Amino acid sequence: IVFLTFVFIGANAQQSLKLWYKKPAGIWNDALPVGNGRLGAMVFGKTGSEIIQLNEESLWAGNQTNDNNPQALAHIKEIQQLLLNGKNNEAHELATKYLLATPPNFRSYQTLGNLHLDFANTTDVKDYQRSLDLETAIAGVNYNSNGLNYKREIFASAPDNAIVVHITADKPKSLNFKVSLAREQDAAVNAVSDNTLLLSGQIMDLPSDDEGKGGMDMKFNAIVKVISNSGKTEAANNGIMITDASEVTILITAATDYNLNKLNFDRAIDSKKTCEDIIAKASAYKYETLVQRHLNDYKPIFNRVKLDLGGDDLSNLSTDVRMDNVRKGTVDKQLTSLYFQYGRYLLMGSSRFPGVLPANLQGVWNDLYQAPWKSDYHTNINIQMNYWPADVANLSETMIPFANFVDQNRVPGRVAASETYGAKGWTIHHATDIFGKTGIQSGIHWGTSPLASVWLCLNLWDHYRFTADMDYLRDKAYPVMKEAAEFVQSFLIKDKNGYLVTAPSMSPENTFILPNGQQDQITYAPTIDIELIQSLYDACLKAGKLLNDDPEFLRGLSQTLTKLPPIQISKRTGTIQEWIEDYEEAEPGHRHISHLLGLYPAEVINPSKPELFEAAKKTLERRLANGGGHTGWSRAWIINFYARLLDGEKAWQNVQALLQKSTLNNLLDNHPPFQIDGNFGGTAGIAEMLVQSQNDYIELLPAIPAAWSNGEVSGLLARGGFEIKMKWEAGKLINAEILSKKGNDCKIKYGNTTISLKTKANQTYQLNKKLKL
Ligand SMILES: C[C@@H]1O[C@@H](O)[C@@H](O)[C@H](O)[C@@H]1O
Repeated sequence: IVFLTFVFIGANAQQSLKLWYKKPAGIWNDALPVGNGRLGAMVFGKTGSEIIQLNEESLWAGNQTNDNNPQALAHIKEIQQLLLNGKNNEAHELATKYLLATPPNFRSYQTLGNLHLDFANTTDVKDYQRSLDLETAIAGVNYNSNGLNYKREIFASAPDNAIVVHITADKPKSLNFKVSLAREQDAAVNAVSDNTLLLSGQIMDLPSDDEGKGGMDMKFNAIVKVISNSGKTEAANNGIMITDASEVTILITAATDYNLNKLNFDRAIDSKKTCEDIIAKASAYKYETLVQRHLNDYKPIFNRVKLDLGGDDLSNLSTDVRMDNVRKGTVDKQLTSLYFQYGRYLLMGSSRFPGVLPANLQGVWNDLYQAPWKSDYHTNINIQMNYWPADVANLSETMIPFANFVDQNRVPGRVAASETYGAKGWTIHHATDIFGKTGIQSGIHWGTSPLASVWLCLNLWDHYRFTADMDYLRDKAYPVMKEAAEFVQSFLIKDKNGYLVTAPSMSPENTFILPNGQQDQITYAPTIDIELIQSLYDACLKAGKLLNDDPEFLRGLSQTLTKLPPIQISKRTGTIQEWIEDYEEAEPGHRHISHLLGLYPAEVINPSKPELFEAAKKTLERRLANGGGHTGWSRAWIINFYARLLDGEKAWQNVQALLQKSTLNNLLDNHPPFQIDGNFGGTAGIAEMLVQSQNDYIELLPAIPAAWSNGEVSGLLARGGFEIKMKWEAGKLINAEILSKKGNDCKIKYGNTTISLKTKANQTYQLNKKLKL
């Protein structure tokens, strides 16, 4: 074995990682996102009247309310009994009365507002281009107007916690424009000096609103500071007028009085001061330094992973033209690797320090006051999918806001467990906000997913498996996982066959047809719950053993595992049975494919169980034959399923379908409307085709299609603390190296060859000889 250092020599010259367009964005869905994990901005790239729409991750309407139905405990047993006796509709009716959250809806994540840059007399525009370069995370707008070349650069700086806009023209003293900030509700903007705008606001809790206490909710502020080394800046009508400037830098930041540790707003926090401190620090740097600090922060993280899938360099075509071609059937492999890297870029932009909150349904980007699904945290697939690429795509630090958020939600989750089910531990249902909502929200037919907490724990466990970070496991993940298992242990009831089952529950948002023709969603022991419990308990047993924890408790988990209903194969269709009974499906092409959670992201369905593995294939074929995969996230999930089924051709078909049918021209995922989980699920799916490590071996190139004949990838992570680098030609691996970060032993599989490796920490191992490449 020879020791090596990592060098990535792309088969082709380094491919362009730039999105670009020849026209400004006409609508928000065409604008380009920048984000620093806390602040987000969507750049329209308009010439005369530029719009930069702004977000701050914690700017939410609503407040902290115990939304658990106070009548639940008195009625839960009756509802459970009705379900065990097949009286689903009756149970549903009672559940609507006694289990549905009170209030049943919470409010929305909101836009901060829009920054406007108004350049008078912008006529005769030519040579226009707007772009987003993923290598630098800088958006650009360039054009010529009236013979002058204008250049704008926009980025979200994490180190300086601000959005930075820089404007120049190629003739000194020729910049004349107005800067203004606008928000439609709950705020006022004032020019507090000749170069500074202050937005001050507080969300009104309207009595008519669901959480109507009529109080005053989240306080928030934003500051816009205009810095120009020439010309004049002057306050004018609550805006700033810039005249005769050669170069202008605009710093924008925002803050609220939200405190994650309280899952609530905290009046001890002075959001205006927060903004002032940030702006004071950032304005001490000249623009070039701000850029350098940003690049020094961003590049080392982004550059950890390089992917080259071969294919022609079509970057001379604008991204919207390439997307149109792909929709018409063109194969554009470089666009696929651009899409992969874009997912990484978006996760960095919506889930890392200085942010404290995880990426929501739209990451951090939202231009509305009432967003679709409130741009919230749906916990019955969506937020979990957001974090599927985090570790495999070498962005482990993006998991921190997720882990902290889940940890904090244990507090209200314990209340939900005891007040709704009389159970220990913690739980949460299918959707929450930033104020700790844990009740069954939106409707019994949407929200009756009492094991959403368990699913969240699978992401926490996987983060440990990738990083092999024992401190994180001991202090962060295991306590949360253990308490979720404690909930399950005290929530399970016995059914007529003596099995331990969850009730009430559902296969997320899907409807079955009862033998009497009635339809319903709620039932007991849907297959997803069995797979979730098997996965969590397996994780707790492994973690508990590693941490030498509580053998009594662990024994209880092992016993329960023997009493769960089996995962069944439908006698009607040969597919994995979605429910405890072999019910007909009301919607065979349903977007949720929850009964395959055991295939991905979990691995209780795997090649060592050939019957279930085959049934999983049939399940997907049946879903797709009936129009399945019709939302961006659902299609993204299917890519991961086919990667786990080791079917590279089908996985690739679905990658292309994701781009063709569910991706906007700015490469954001389209549910429709814009929903970011598909971006993250798609990125994770492409990685899953290249390397897998969920079983007790690392598999190289498990599911690549013939179309990816030549390629190269470096920086993908594998469980056990490993980093992989590979090169392949004519579909065959020709070079493979592994960096051991933690010095763990591992098994590596390529094709029919499996090798074992004893490693030392921080050593890289060349595998070509051992794998007989
Ligand atoms: C945010 C929403 O989450 C679940 O309810 C999904 O079923 C929907 O398709 C949507 O993605």
